[in-house]
Amino acid sequence: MTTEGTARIAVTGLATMGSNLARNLARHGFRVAVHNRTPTRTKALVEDHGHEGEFVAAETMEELVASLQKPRQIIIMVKAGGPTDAVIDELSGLLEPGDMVIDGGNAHYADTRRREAALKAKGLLFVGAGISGGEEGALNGPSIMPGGPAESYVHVGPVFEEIAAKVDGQPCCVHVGPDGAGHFVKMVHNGIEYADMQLIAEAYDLLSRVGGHTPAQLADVFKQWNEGDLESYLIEITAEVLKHTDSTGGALVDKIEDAAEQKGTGRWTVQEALELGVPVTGIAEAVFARSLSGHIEQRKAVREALGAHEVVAKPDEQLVEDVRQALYASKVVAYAQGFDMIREASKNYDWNIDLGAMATIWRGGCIIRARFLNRIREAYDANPELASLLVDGYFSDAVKAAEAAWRRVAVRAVESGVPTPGFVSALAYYDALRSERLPASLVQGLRDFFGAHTYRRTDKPGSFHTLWSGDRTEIEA
Ligand SMILES: NC(=O)C1=CN([C@@H]2O[C@H](COP(=O)(O)OP(=O)(O)OC[C@H]3O[C@@H](n4cnc5c(N)ncnc54)[C@H](OP(=O)(O)O)[C@@H]3O)[C@@H](O)[C@H]2O)C=CC1
Ligand SMILES: O=C(CO)[C@H](O)[C@H](O)COP(=O)(O)O
Repeated sequence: MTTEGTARIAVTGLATMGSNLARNLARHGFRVAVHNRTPTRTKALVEDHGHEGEFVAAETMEELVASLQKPRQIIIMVKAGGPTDAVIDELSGLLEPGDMVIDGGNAHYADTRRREAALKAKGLLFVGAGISGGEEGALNGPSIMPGGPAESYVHVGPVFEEIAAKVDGQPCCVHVGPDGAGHFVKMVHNGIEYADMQLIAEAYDLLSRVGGHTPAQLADVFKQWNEGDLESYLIEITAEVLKHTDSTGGALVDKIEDAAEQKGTGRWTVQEALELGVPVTGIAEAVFARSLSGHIEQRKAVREALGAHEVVAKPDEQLVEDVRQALYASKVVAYAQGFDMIREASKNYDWNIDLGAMATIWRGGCIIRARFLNRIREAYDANPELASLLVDGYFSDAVKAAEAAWRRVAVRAVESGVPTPGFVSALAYYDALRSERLPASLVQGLRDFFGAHTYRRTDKPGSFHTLWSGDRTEIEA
């Protein structure tokens, strides 16, 4: 029997994400065509999992395209950047007007905008869809953030909503907005993921080096934290990683090289935040903390020249509770910054992104899924124009309640010589936003002194310049 024109949807790129997404589609009753540049992956998928649903294996892109019902829908799950462009180029020569290409990889949203414009000129629909949840999410229900033209969602939305994670019966998938909106939101999701992981790592570091707790003891602490406000996937898996022992019987975390890698989405988030002028200090500290950790030789050189700070551990129950509160407050700041960034980009590109809906689709399936996303959703649903998440009643009460503990943690970390850039910068952000006056006044004065850049005054309108190298009188600029 011919399989031509029978598959509902296709996936090309069958590594971790693509193969699991294809299985998820098949398990939900969609006849799915599958293809990979190296055909052994395609064969392995069908051999190992063919019984889970209906797969059509394609050896070539031509076969893949021919196997699909029209209008065709093809999901690309390959490495971001050049490989994605190569696959799009190959596909676009084979497709017909009205067909749809969906990039489910971690593409840069600017690439997505460019690709959509190019495919639109050929009469093809292009959807940049952020997909989060890693291997397990792709298989059992990810969080899906599709952008692209609204009409594309009419065709692919029902499929995505079917395979996405569900929370309270709602799918963790919504049309985010046009063109690159979906990939932008996924990028910020990953930026928040970086910040969240950095804060968790700082909590672990403080409690082990200052608090004197073993990884096994900390696994219990994180497990307990996961039963309260901090409940989230990342806290849950922190407990798993901390309790894990390797074949020597020791804690695995003690043996893992302390140099964090990164594929780029966190760095992109910070680069874009700089362009948009949104201070995402938590994400930036997390990206820089990863790069600092990777400078193994430089760290060694400085350690040898200056000596490592001697940290004296002292078990302390108060510290455990203080760190929990500091972690929660810093996490609120990181999410507030991430949502500010989405709001700003939405304005900038006219995307009309619903912030409450973003919190809703992050409640399940994705890496940053967390209990408090319900609160974020409520906050933005009640007031989509919130100046900051920090002004919402629930979150302002929460950070105020944590403030004393947060300061004690910052002091303890600084005194002990344990670096906590995430905690400290989140606290500085909180303090800066609440300050009546900031020292930016002096910065403006200095700029005017050396560059005649002018300043505004608090007591009268207009721009002014002081004749610093003359008689130091003030003139209106
Ligand atoms: N891994 C994860 O947890 C997550 C990944 N993502 C994103 O999803 C996408 C897929 O991720 P993942 O499954 O980890 O796979 P990888 O990012 O490791 O990419 C491997 C896949 O890309 C294909 N590929 C590489 N270069 C080319 C090329 N020039 N032409 C055609 N195919 C090519 C490979 O084919 P071949 O087998 O022939 O080498 C293979 O199928 C990426 O964009 C990633 O950033 C998103 C969320 C989570
Ligand atoms: O998109 C993801 C989860 O949402 C990926 O896991 C992401 O690639 C992880 O990023 P990095 O390797 O930079 O830590």
